[in-house]
Amino acid sequence: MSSERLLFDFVRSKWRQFAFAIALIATANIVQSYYPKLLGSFTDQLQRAELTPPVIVDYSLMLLGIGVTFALFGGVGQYIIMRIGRYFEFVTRKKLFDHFTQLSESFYSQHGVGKLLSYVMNDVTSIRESISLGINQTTNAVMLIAAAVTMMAISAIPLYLIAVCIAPLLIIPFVVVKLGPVIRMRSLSVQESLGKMTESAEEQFAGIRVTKKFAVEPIMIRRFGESVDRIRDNQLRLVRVSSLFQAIIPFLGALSLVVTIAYGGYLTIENRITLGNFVALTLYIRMMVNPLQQIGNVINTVLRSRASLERINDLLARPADIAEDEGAKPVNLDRSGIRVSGLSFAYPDAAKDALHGIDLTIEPGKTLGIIGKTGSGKTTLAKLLLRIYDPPAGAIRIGGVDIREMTLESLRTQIAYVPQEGFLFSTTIRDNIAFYRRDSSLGEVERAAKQAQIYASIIAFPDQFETMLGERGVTLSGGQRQRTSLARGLIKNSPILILDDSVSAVDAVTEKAIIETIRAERRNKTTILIAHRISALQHADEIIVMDEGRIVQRGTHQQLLAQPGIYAVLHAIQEEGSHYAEGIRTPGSGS
Ligand SMILES: Nc1ncnc2c1ncn2[C@@H]1O[C@H](COP(=O)(O)OP(=O)(O)OP(=O)(O)O)[C@@H](O)[C@H]1O
Repeated sequence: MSSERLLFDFVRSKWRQFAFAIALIATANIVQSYYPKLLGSFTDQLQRAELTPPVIVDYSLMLLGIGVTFALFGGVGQYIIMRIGRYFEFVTRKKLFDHFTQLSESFYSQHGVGKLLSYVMNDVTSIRESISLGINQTTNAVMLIAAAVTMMAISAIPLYLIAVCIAPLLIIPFVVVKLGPVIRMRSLSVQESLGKMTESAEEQFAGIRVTKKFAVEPIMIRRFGESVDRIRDNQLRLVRVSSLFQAIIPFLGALSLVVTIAYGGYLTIENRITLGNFVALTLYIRMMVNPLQQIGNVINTVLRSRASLERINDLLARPADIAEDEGAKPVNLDRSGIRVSGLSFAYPDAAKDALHGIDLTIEPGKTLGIIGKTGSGKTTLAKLLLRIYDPPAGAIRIGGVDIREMTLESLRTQIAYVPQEGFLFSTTIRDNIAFYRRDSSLGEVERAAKQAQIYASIIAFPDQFETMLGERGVTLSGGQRQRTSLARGLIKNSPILILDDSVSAVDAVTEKAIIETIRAERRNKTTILIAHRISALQHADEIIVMDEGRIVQRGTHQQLLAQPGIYAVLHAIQEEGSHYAEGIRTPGSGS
């Protein structure tokens, strides 16, 4: 995709408004260019003693007319362009956000939040500025210069005089060509260092609790300071070259004025041009300095924003990692079994496979337990079932259909996945639980909360289900957060439920109550329980034990206990722990 694509499409969609605004600004500047000519004629009439009160009134009214037209046309034109610029900002941010929602987990693990925020904020603003400022000032400048040159030519100012006076201004394009690319490169470094700083700030805020607990504030301050220093250095490098650029242009303007006064003044003394034409010429040259400086500004802004435009275009051109097949169909997963055959999978850029040759069948309505050491591939298997990453074709079938042939929406809306640390939004508890089904009644939300054993905690808050969470509200404990996220999964009541270590932060008694409720409620629905504690999955119809991406044992709880292997060892360790815990509880029971 060419780097101008985004801008080109936008300008094309708004070309009528752009054309109207440009016509207004152009007219304003053509009218404005009459004023030196008018002052020139006024000077000539003054010199010839032809001025009478009515003539002076006429001149005043004409100057007033020029001023009013310039203000009105120019003002409305600029307003329209500014408005379109803001609209571009809105549309592009929305487009970016829509695109972000289609990108996969692997994209987010490569790009930090700070970098993405920098795309949405700094880059979009920089392009918007180049649209608004660029069009306004370019039209102003080009029209004013063209009109001024034309007016000088028709005012009988000799062409050779105009050429000599304008000559210093013609050096400007060379300055731009020389310094422009340097400005662009340095601006890119500033944008990148800004992105890194936002990323670092985001990480520091997210980890502020850990930082405080470990009392490592000085290390964090130093780290953040380094990213701020980098911005300062990059910005100073940019400012040095931009300032040089900004200084050369007015200097060339001033130089042409010196030439005008010297050469024009000499020709006036020699009576080769009239005094009025000398006044008009000086005013025209003076009038052209500002537009030329504006052109410098515009070039600077546009060069800066080109880097942003390239970054945004590259991002928008990035295809969604998980693409839906052309012929993907919506499917109904009610009473559908899951079949995984020969599934091997490696994360992008990973050195080794996370899963090797997984074979598995879950009959409709049955419960599968998955247990295994940390890093053994349990979550990876769940992510592949949800197609967060693409499994090989034919490796995962639900209800006999390859999940790659289903629409992503039908797959993901019919599987409720509850991760170990479900993210809660800064809104009410009710909205958090009803996240997937915004239209759920309070009764349904309460029912899900009861199933997740969080109901009693919620109604103890003064605002109960309307309690605000997060920055603007209460902070829940780890176990409360986990159960609220569990309620969010249970309210979906979907054909397939995956609990990925979703009860790890609750005590054994609550865990037992939750598991019993789920067993009763989901009697005919497929459930996958991933856990580290045997107590959470011992009732499953089948349990698989994973180790280093492979299934190393499978069977019911009783069958697995009867075999030597990881499961029996885990059971022994966990049982010993609970007997020990019971032992310490018994003598002092009551506390
Ligand atoms: N996004 C990722 N990119 C690359 N490798 C990953 C990614 N996520 C997980 N892995 C790797 O894949 C392997 C399996 O990870 P997985 O999260 O599936 O383990 P798990 O059994 O669920 O662990 P836990 O019990 O700690 O949740 C690990 O070696 C892990 O480092």
